[in-house]
Amino acid sequence: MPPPALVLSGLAKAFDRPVVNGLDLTIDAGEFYALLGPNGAGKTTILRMVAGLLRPDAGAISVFGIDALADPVAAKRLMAWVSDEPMVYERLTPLEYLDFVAGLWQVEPARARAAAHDLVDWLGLGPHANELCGGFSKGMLQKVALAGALVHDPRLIILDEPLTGLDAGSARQVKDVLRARVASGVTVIMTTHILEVAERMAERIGVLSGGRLIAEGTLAELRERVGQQSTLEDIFLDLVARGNAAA
Ligand SMILES: Nc1ncnc2c1ncn2[C@@H]1O[C@H](COP(=O)(O)OP(=O)(O)OP(=O)(O)O)[C@@H](O)[C@H]1O
Repeated sequence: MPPPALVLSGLAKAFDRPVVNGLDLTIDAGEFYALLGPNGAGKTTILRMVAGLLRPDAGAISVFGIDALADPVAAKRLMAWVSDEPMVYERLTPLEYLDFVAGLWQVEPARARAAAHDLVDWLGLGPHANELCGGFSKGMLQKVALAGALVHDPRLIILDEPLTGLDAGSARQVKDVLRARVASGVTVIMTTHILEVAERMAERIGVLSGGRLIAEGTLAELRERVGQQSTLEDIFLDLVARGNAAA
């Protein structure tokens, strides 16, 4: 049995109050997993800890069997992190940026160039491949940041709100790229406020509230749990309300 892509055990983080509260979560290799939760539920905080950008107060993070807290470099080699605020060098073109990122990851140059061209084409950035990113819209920058995250062929892709702010065509391009990666065995974890995206794309959905996972499963399993409601929005609001009542 290959190890799961991600195992979080007893993960905890407090700022002025506890934000992540003894979270246990396992995501199998090859899954497309969506993390849902109301504003402030701790989604970004969890992803930042997994990506090694924030140190947990307690708990363990295992990425394909590697202890990410003990060996963050080895864990980071296997994953990509795409923030909801894309950071791209404005004075580089998309192809220069991808070349730079591939260099950081020591991707073999010919492979890196081929991957960069593929990504630029798939994400519809072809006509802008040689323009400076400084003049790009937020959606275009999001796509460049996503391409940068994928250029080293990560096995685990972690995305925070990857579709927010994208127009329908761009959202479709990003979804297609992610679907293709999942079809080739890559694991994707993403947060989203767009319930329809979670409903259509994710194999499993985790609902977070108050720093804990209050429900998890396929859409059909979640639906079964709350009764007869039909949309994910109904299910989500019901689960969060129950979570709040229990707390
Ligand atoms: N660096 C920080 N310092 C202090 N408080 C923080 C910090 N980062 C996050 N928080 C707080 O932690 C809580 C959870 O934030 P987080 O961004 O993880 O939530 P989220 O579920 O991603 O929310 P949203 O859906 O609004 O993006 C919030 O109350 C936020 O104010």
